[in-house]
Amino acid sequence: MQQFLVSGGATLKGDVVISGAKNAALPILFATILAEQPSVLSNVPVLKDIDTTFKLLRLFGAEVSSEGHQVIVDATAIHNQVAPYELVKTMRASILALGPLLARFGHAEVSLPGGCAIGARPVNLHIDGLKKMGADIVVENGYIKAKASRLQGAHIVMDMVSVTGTENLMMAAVLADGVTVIDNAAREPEIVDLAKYLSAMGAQIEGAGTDSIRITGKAKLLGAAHTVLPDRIETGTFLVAAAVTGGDVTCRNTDPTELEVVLEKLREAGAEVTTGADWIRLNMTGRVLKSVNIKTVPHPGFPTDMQAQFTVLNVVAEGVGLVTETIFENRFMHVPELQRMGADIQLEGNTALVKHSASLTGAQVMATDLRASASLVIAGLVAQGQTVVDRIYHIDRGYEQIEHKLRGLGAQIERING
Ligand SMILES: CC(=O)N[C@H]1[C@@H](OP(=O)(O)OP(=O)(O)OC[C@H]2O[C@@H](n3ccc(=O)[nH]c3=O)[C@H](O)[C@@H]2O)O[C@H](CO)[C@@H](O)[C@@H]1O
Ligand SMILES: C=C(OP(=O)(O)O)C(=O)O
Repeated sequence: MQQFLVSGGATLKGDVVISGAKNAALPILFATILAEQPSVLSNVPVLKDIDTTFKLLRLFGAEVSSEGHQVIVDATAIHNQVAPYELVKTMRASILALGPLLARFGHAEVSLPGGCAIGARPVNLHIDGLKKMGADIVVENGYIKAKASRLQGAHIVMDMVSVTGTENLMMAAVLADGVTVIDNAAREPEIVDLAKYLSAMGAQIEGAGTDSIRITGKAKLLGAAHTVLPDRIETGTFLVAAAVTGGDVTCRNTDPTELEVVLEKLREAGAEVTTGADWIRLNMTGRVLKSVNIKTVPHPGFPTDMQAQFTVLNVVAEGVGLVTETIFENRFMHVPELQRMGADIQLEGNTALVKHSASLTGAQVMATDLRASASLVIAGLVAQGQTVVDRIYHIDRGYEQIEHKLRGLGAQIERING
């Protein structure tokens, strides 16, 4: 199994080019299912989750070709509407096949994803919303089995804010008969990016990016060209790595308006953060890193996908920081691993009290989920000696060539076979 060997002590400096957003590329790739024409997608990150999505699309019968960051999907010949457990278990976002398959073909079977390292993550809101649109859905043998001759527009009020839940219902509604209104919708930039792609396909969508999205269904959609927006979480991860190493890093090909709350927290932590239209520079030279309190909430609040990285920031920073996780019930698996490296963190319920640790020491640690893995790599960059991060397949799900990008900034990190 592959591992990262990280030697601590380097100060990160230089430029890093940010990839397209995993969490936008995934729903957009599944949305290609909706048209009987090819779509051309640019700035698609090269990631394990994207590979898994290609596998699913090909299994359905779509033609998928990719060259670098450009992907062409032609879903004309889809003949199979079953997403099997073997693939779904490796990527929860496979649930995003449900809405588009059902909307275009009138039936779909998608394996239930099951729980994961950060929480139970049920998909009841996806199912309830589709039922509201007239789908007949049963859960049998671990599969969600859905049927509807033609989905009907409906008024859906989501009990909780769900990102992929909102996306699944949007993708179903664009081919439904009549108007669908999704209230208490998620407002993440990735929702807006999906809406842009669907609109380019001919869909009629108003309000994406607000908590009320109105969709007028169409009989047919066309293929379209779309460029995936930059990855705000990858950007934030590099900025935190720059901050904790006292570095000076510029993220290129990114969008500062997508992560305003994260940039504010970094400024509060003592960093000098400057931005341009498509770049963000964080300069920590000669400045003192101070702890910050964070509480994860749906967008536009502080993102849960940046929580683990900020936990490490607080370990390194002067002072005491409170990290409160309100989105997922179990997203602190990085804490015991960080404690093994000498971090002083007390967990009480959904809050971590993080105290400054004079120094972290390298250790063998285990990645448990995507962002936890990123936090362990960041901790390794500041620890004394060597850190071995195990199970890095988690990190490969969502970070494109992270070791190359970090090495380009001066980090000492190698991929090794453990
Ligand atoms: C591929 C993708 O975009 N993944 C992101 C998406 O995950 P994902 O879309 O799975 O996360 P959700 O927004 O759905 O989850 C938010 C909360 O709602 C709960 N819930 C969700 C659906 C449901 O049917 N029932 C229910 O109870 C979840 O368990 C969780 O507690 O948003 C999360 C929250 O910003 C991010 O951490 C993930 O990176
Ligand atoms: C939790 C994440 O992804 P997923 O929803 O695909 O598990 C993430 O991107 O941090």
